[in-house]
Amino acid sequence: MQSRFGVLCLKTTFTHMLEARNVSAVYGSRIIFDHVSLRLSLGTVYCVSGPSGCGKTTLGRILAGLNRPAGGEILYDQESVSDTKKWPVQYLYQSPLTAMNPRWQIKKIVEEAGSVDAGLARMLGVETEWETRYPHELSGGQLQRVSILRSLGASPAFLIADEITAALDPVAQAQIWQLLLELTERCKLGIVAISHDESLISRIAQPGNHFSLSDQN
Ligand SMILES: Nc1ncnc2c1ncn2[C@@H]1O[C@H](COP(=O)(O)OP(=O)(O)OP(=O)(O)O)[C@@H](O)[C@H]1O
Repeated sequence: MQSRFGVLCLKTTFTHMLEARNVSAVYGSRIIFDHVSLRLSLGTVYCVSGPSGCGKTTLGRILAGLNRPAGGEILYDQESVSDTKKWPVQYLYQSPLTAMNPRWQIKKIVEEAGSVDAGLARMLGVETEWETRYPHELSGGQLQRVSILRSLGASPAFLIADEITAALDPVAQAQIWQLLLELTERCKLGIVAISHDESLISRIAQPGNHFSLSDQN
């Protein structure tokens, strides 16, 4: 099946919405956050910030279906996605190596989630000659491009970008975010950027789309 991120991805409508409704997170007996609610639209970049340990990654993982919330629910187009097999959100790690099999070549890695669109690979700057390399044979910025390409193979509606450029130099950081902003615009993808970096946040998201998790506690 053709990924919705083909060259013609402008077909996607704007109506889809991801919602966290009264979501809580608990580890053991410790409440990390309680009753967090967010409404997120396609074609928009959102930022989640807040002090270290307030639960940004946990919230991102809950939105992506990697953690279950202790309370509340995640909805997509007003329907609970807790029992849906295909979760409409993909999660990008700060260190892409964390989520890659070190024994797989890049070609196998990018095809893991679904078919790869050649035009999209070109747009993301993922080069054909990387296909036979292993993850440790790419730079941090190159790995992040591969990771984005792989996540799009699953045709997600939203991406959670958890500090994805925090370990990169400013040039690589700017390039990756330029690509993600272009994807947001052209493919109407929704992005939730988790970041401590105020200057990055002000460049990628409108002030109204900036959510501080500490404000909720
Ligand atoms: N699997 C886990 N088991 C127990 N506690 C956890 C687990 N994962 C995270 N925590 C704790 O939950 C709290 C929130 O962690 P989380 O990683 O979501 O915060 P964060 O805001 O993303 O932090 P940072 O900005 O430092 O990355 C922290 O105190 C952390 O130690």
